[in-house]
Amino acid sequence: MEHYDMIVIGSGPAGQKAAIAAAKLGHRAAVIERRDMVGGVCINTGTVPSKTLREAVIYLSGMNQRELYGQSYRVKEDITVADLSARTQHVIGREIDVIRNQLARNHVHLVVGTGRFVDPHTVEVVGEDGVHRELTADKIVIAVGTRPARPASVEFDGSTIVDSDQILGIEQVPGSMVVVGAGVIGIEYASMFAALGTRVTVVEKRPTMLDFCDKEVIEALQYQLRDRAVTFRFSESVKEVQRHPAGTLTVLESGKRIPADTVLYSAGRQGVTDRLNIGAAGLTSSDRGRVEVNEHFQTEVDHIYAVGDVIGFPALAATAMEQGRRATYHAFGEPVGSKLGDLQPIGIYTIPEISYVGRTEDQLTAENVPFEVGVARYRELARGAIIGDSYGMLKLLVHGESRELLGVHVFGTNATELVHIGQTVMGCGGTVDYLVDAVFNYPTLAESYKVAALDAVNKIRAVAKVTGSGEFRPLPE
Ligand SMILES: Cc1cc2nc3c(=O)[nH]c(=O)nc-3n(C[C@H](O)[C@H](O)[C@H](O)COP(=O)(O)OP(=O)(O)OC[C@H]3O[C@@H](n4cnc5c(N)ncnc54)[C@H](O)[C@@H]3O)c2cc1C
Ligand SMILES: NC(=O)c1ccc[n+]([C@@H]2O[C@H](COP(=O)([O-])OP(=O)(O)OC[C@H]3O[C@@H](n4cnc5c(N)ncnc54)[C@H](O)[C@@H]3O)[C@@H](O)[C@H]2O)c1
Repeated sequence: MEHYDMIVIGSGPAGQKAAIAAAKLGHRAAVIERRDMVGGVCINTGTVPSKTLREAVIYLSGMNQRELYGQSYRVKEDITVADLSARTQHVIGREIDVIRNQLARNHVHLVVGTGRFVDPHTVEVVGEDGVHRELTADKIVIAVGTRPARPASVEFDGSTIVDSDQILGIEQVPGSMVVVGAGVIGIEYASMFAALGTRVTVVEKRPTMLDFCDKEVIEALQYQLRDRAVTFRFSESVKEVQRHPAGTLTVLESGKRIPADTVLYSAGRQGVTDRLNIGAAGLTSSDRGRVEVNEHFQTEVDHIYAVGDVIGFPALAATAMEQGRRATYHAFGEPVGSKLGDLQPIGIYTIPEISYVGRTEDQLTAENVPFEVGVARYRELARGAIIGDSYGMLKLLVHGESRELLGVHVFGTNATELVHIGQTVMGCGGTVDYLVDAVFNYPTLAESYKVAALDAVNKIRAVAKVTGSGEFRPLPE
């Protein structure tokens, strides 16, 4: 029996950071993971392969250059799956190597196999060779992540009817595709295939999509996708997905039948707690396989923590990493600083991409917070014209009285990078005046912050001018 200060089950972003944090605090840590999954869903089937594919789609389709060189511009005419996946295995391999090296140099033991609880302090690991070994620990972190939900009414075959793990292995770029579920995964893939010229139909049971984002941004995304021949079927539920010799048929509850070469079923994910035997640890999981935790990521059994996708929203890699670090610090009594608050950015890698931090207009309105909106359009920035992005925009939500930044919403080129400027200002308690007074490099997209800040301040000033309040500062002549 081997004893550790901490055992982590799962080597995705959450598990890695939990284990390395333990090692950095001087504790003996082990990570349990299956041989072919080092790095988790993030590296092997989720974030990294999908974002590598996206880069290939953007480059080979030439779509980002079309405003500059014409709508017929392509880098390659017949794009094959081999072209698209050429870089993927290389990037995955490189990332796995980095993770293995980081664990090794921090003396974190990587124990290969599948873990299951024997009792609250003991985890049995079953290797691929069938060999069992038992590990014990003072602290245990559950970081087992999720897998695609696969209902029995869908005839998955791995080639024409696929989940988001299998989509990476399809043999050709389909002429038509149904995407079931307009969640982040569904819409990211819908936008990639639409960019390749696939006729995509998205079926979503809710009346809208990505409704946690800014409404105007989602409308802009829908406009762009419709322009690329994406059809949306909102408020429609999929009853079954059938496989026929001539293709697939998606049958909706409303009676509609949609034929397509390929179906991507991306209607949610299930926590991987079913084979963990968590009952032996004194724990339970929800019907979606999720484990409940408190603000310190502690389960109802004090020395067992759960982090990452297995605890649910927001289910993002960056958040998972931070949850892992914080869980370990709490477990070993190390101070962690302020609570993991509202300033976690959301990045959605659709084409074009979306990112935001803070609150939305709808949330602020519901909370009766007075705010002004400052907008900058990329088409009015020199950098926007240079790169040929005429649709991009950045929107700042600013408190009408205190002038604090309450939210930053970005749509278009580099949105997922740009958002961090606003996040930093917000995190440091800055106001819109910092952005008004700052000088940004020119020509850049970052300049959009200054343009949007001036727009917001002008609107605040207009209100002050009417009300005659002390906030009124006349514009310079
Ligand atoms: C298609 C797709 C695209 C995505 N894109 C993005 C993105 O662009 N940005 C972003 O931030 N997030 C993205 N995500 C989400 C991101 O991948 C997850 O938030 C992140 O991987 C969660 O990390 P985790 O550590 O909780 O779990 P995971 O990465 O799921 O890792 C869990 C690991 O635990 C292992 N495990 C499970 N059970 C056991 C057991 N009993 N014993 C041993 N090991 C076990 C699994 O093998 C797995 O390797 C995407 C997800 C998908 C599916
Ligand atoms: N860029 C990123 O950060 C990124 C990218 C991909 C995934 N992720 C994460 O992965 C997680 C899982 O994503 P997801 O998109 O699979 O899940 P999801 O649960 O967010 O979306 C599933 C969607 O499918 C719909 N749906 C369910 N059953 C349906 C049916 N029968 N017919 C039609 N529609 C149906 C749901 O209403 C929902 O909108 C998310 O929480 C997300 O945060 C993040």
